[in-house]
Amino acid sequence: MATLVHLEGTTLEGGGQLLRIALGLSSLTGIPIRITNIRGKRSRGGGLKAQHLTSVQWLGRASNAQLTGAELKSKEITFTPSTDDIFKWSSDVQISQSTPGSINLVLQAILPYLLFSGAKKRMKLRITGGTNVSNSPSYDYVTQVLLPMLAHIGIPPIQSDLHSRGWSQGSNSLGSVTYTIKPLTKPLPSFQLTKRGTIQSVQATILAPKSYEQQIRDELNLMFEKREEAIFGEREPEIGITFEDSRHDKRFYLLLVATSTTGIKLGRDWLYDHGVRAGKIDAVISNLVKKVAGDLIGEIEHGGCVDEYLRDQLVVYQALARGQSRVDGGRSNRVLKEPSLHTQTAQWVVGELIGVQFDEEGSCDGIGFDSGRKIDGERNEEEKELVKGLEKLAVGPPEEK
Ligand SMILES: Nc1ncnc2c1ncn2[C@@H]1O[C@H](COP(=O)(O)OP(=O)(O)OP(=O)(O)O)[C@@H](O)[C@H]1O
Repeated sequence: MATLVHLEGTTLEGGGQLLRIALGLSSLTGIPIRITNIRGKRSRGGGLKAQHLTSVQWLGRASNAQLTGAELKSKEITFTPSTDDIFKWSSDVQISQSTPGSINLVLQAILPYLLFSGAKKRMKLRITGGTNVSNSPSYDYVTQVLLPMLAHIGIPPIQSDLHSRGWSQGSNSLGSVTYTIKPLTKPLPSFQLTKRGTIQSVQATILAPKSYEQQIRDELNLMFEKREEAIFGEREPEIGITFEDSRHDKRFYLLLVATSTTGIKLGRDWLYDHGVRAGKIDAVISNLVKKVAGDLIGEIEHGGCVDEYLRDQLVVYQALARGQSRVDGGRSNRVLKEPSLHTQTAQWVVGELIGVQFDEEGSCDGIGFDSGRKIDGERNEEEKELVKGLEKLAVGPPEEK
């Protein structure tokens, strides 16, 4: 059996993302893990919140793992997946949360498993919880940035269906989304996100109380006029704006997604998460538009192929792909942009678990994960090289008909 890998939960970002990536890799590879001081850098003592526990439990069941410490607020877990061949999850999946915990953080935790575990059939994954939750990928970001970019790197296109929205703002409300996922039938080929091109269009998505629709549209149009050159350079601007009634006077959300001539998507958003005081609404709307536009322009100006959030979310796919993949994170003052703490944490976790190392240019040599085989955590350097060589020659399972 592979040697247990200990991950200290206060490392780098020290939040829930470390746990999600580690669980996904552990359940795929069979490498047992122990995580101590879970979310140790978070306030209120850290530990597992409902959203994290949901992922632990689901992945535990899927990979037939032995679990200790899988309870709310737990600060330490051990997760020992079955040493038999990977269980090929093939039925539809329903995950219900009773609070608006982020649907897309649950997706983040289990998607690598669903894609790479060798299941043969297309499956529907329905999750209830929050679609628009602070500090997590919104439904809108996932459908407009993450999923198109996953398709761009070679993941079979994932379809999304929004049944209802769930918010962390305003009165509690549970939402529900179905993702239709076609698992990989052979290792993911390496990918290069290195050609950014110029920005050809920007799509704005506004979720706000209906009575503010016109005001936000006007503010956005003004911003596009003022910042046209910073966004589009010499190109003729292509701008789309959609509006949806958020049905609560505490729910203001804006997402801007820029699409480049090479199909790269960069997104920035903001869910306004303070109370809106009477008489302050004009300032809230103006700040919302200014902040998101400023953030998007920052992403455009660095010249890279991923926004800050996508960069950390692609790390696990780079590590599992076969061979050298590179994701250009852009430059700041001509110097390579330092990866965010979330990205550094993701890179650290894949290094600890499956030995994949990233260089400062955002390249790594992925293991070419093939569901038919598990990785032995005890391999020494020489054996790892041998395995890499074999993986380059390996032929994946036959294509699904
Ligand atoms: N506005 C956003 N758009 C897209 N993705 C986001 C956004 N904000 C955060 N994320 C992503 O959500 C993840 C958050 O990870 P993090 O560990 O902070 O979350 P968490 O599980 O809620 O844990 P914690 O409560 O410990 O912070 C990261 O992958 C980050 O890139």
